[in-house]
Amino acid sequence: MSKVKIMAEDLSLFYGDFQALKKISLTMKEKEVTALIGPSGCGKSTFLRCLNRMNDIIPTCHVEGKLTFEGEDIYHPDCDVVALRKRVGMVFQAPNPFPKSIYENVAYAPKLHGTKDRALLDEIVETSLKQAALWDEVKDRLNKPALGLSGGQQQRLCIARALAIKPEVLLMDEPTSALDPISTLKIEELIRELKQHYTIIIVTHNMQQAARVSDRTAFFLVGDLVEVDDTEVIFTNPKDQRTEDYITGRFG
Ligand SMILES: Nc1ncnc2c1ncn2[C@@H]1O[C@H](COP(=O)(O)OP(=O)(O)OP(=O)(O)O)[C@@H](O)[C@H]1O
Repeated sequence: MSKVKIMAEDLSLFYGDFQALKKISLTMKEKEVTALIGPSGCGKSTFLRCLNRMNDIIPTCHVEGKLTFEGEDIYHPDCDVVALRKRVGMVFQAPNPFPKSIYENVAYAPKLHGTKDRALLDEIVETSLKQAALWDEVKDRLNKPALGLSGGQQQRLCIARALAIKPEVLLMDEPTSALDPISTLKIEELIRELKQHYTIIIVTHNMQQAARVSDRTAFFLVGDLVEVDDTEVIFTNPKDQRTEDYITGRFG
């Protein structure tokens, strides 16, 4: 049995008076891929953003209930948010490399965290690009602009950038929605590789993708967590009629 990495217990989130998450209880285990699915506006991204306290920047937002990372309360006033975000990396929907070289994109965060040694930075860049399955395509042009890469390569670069500070958890918010089918499959293959080392939580609109890459799937509907189970069970034998209606395409 793998160990519990992140656990939400009765987690509610409000944007002003609007309740976007309603008492969500969900356990995410180490080195598993958890997919969050559900129709637009159901709270998937909101939930994902709680996991590294990205919602903090929204002034109207407040959270109730409990969210723990390896047993420690993420929303406790003493929680070191910078340290948390180092352990919980994020990859966004559209590839968003910095307008810098490929090398500098990956070296950026380690430098920010104080790594100055060039040989060590070289090693981090190479390892991260290899882990993101991009090294072979870019090793001869590390000093070229990142924005000259294809969309799929840019997204793998963003994954390498997230890996460069050696996180334990990777949050992915619809990481392939801006990509073509071939690049999408590459990222999915990569996710399956990465889960050997990382705990991954992915928001996706694509149910085939959830079925292909995840171990567990959580179905959200208007702020509620309707059902969570092994991915195979969710897609073959869901317990809740609303889950069945959604995965069979009856709504959403
Ligand atoms: N900054 C915000 N201020 C106010 N309401 C917000 C904010 N962000 C999201 N919401 C609302 O919270 C609800 C959940 O939004 P969220 O983006 O988490 O849904 P989602 O399931 O990820 O949707 P999508 O699949 O379309 O990205 C929606 O009703 C949305 O309008």
